[in-house]
Amino acid sequence: MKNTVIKTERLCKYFGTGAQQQQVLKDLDIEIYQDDFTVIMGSSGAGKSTLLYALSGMDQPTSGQIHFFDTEIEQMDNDKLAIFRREHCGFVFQQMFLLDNMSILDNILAAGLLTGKDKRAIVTYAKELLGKVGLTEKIWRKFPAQLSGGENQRAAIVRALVNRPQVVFADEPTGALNSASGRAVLDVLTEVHQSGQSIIMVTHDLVSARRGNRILYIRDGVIGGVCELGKYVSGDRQRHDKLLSFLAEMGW
Ligand SMILES: Nc1ncnc2c1ncn2[C@@H]1O[C@H](COP(=O)(O)OP(=O)(O)OP(=O)(O)O)[C@@H](O)[C@H]1O
Repeated sequence: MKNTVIKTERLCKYFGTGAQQQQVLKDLDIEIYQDDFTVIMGSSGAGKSTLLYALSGMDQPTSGQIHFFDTEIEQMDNDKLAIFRREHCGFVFQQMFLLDNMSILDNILAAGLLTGKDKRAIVTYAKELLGKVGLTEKIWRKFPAQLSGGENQRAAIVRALVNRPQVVFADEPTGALNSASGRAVLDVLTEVHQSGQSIIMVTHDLVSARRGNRILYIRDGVIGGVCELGKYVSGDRQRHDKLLSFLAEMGW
């Protein structure tokens, strides 16, 4: 039996007020499992990012419950939530910028050292991850303004992973990357998942989606369908075809 990491009950999110009010998440009951690389797909505006933000505690739902392990996160105050997120979660969101006045390496190490884990192990792991996403030593001491958007994005991904968080939330993690860099990032996420961390990723990109083993399709604020793809194996045509026919069925 799969262990549940996050469970929602009647999760709702509204934006706006009065005649402008829009219900984006509609009574969602979702379970996210520990051993899964969960991918959230759906058409533009369907509520994917809103769901990811709610599941991760980055944004408050309007109503409903979110159980994260045994904790109800929608009840937590901001300080407790910040500590909870720091201990358990890694975030790869587009708008999570690196700090301008710190080098790339220091940005990453600062995230790692905040958790009080062993410094030497964090430095070693940070350098290993940097190498894996193709960020070579000559840029480690540079500042974010001296790097390209894609280099900053990869550094932000390393920062999100350096603590070995139990759950990694990613919103279009390869969005600003060319295909080689995107593949390197997906390889790291796959490796992290295979080493036991849960991944929850929103994407429009089929190449990225194929890395997941469970696809949730959101349609107009509800779950339109779920597809179990099984373990990722590079070049597995059957998995690819299964994903394509699922998405076609969903009207993607
Ligand atoms: N902060 C906000 N204030 C008002 N409306 C919002 C806000 N955030 C999202 N929305 C609206 O909620 C709906 C869902 O947005 P969301 O970003 O979750 O969609 P999405 O499925 O991730 O779309 P995309 O694939 O285009 O990124 C959209 O209609 C959007 O305009």
